[in-house]
Amino acid sequence: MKATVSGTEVRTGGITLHNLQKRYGSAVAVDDVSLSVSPGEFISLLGPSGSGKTTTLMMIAGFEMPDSGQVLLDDKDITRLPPHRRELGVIFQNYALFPHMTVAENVAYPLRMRRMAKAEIETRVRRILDQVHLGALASRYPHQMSGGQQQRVAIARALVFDPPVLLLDEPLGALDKKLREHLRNEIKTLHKEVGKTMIYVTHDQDEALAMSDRVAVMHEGRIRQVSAPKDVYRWPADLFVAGFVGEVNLIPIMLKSGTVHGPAGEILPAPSWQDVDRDATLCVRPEHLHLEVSAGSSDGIQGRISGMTFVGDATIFEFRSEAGLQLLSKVLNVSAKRMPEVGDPCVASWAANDATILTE
Ligand SMILES: Nc1ncnc2c1ncn2[C@@H]1O[C@H](COP(=O)(O)OP(=O)(O)OP(=O)(O)O)[C@@H](O)[C@H]1O
Repeated sequence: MKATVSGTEVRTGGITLHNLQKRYGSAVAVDDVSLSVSPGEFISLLGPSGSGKTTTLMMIAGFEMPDSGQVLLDDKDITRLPPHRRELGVIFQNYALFPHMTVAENVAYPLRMRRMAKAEIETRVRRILDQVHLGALASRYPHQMSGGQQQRVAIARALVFDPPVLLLDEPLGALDKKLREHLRNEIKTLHKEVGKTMIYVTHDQDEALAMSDRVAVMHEGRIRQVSAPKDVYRWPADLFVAGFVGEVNLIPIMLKSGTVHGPAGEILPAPSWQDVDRDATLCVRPEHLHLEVSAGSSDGIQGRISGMTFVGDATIFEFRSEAGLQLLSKVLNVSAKRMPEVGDPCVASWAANDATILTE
């Protein structure tokens, strides 16, 4: 999408990737990646180390050239443009601030490179530093600031020239857990305020689920699923996504004439199934798996509690079926509830609608 105001082109920040491919020698780093990011959307590229997230982001930024495929900004093909002509803001994990420049000078740098007038630079720098709550620290040097503050300077520097798109590569990776959580909320708020398209690389599923409009899950150079966070969690497209995003119980099943049978042939609660008979996997999240002590008759898997771990707000029960299948059940620690104990015989069950059948 592209709008025109008084004859000037205004980029609105849609990014489209068409069949991007990148090899290093014989290894394929990014394998046929296509993705459409709407103007103003916050999308995360989520995946384990080596899945191709950074390489994809660097091809959008222009620091890597694809072997084939295209990158479009709105409807303009930018695949072969050098980074500085793409006008995209980029933020790296290590901040990459200039150590000999003050905060204000760091933030002013992209504007000086664009030869903007001094008064305009000062106004813009002041405005953006206020926006990231660093107005009072403008004359400090990077080494006089905390990691979180330095990261905010990097964000201010990337935003100051008003790019339509911000590319963020593990920007919180070097920070401790508390600060990460704080800054991820700040980035989310900032996203709402500035309305920029943001493409955010992370291997941290909590971060991706908490911040994004949509999450693109990557594995071995490919995008396996692109969906809203709650849909990635609730409706994983395949076993990789089910296992990577959140904890999951994977139960080997047999689909037989409309019913679902567990490893010992027992009938299991599951969504209705129309397709041919076959082996498959049933996915049930630990918070959906209930353990009922001595409930002899209900549909489910017979077994015993084999362990339990207190994790603060919840208790994780380990269950072992008679056939040797290990499952996890997560129960919130509500004081009035009677909890089962290790060794108790019980039936593991779940609501049919809380289970997902994967045939891959
Ligand atoms: N410059 C390079 N030369 C050779 N191989 C590379 C290069 N850059 C990346 N790779 C390889 O390409 C694959 C994808 O790497 P990439 O950095 O994109 O993954 P990632 O998902 O961002 O991982 P991480 O979370 O560890 O940064 C990996 O197997 C990596 O070793």
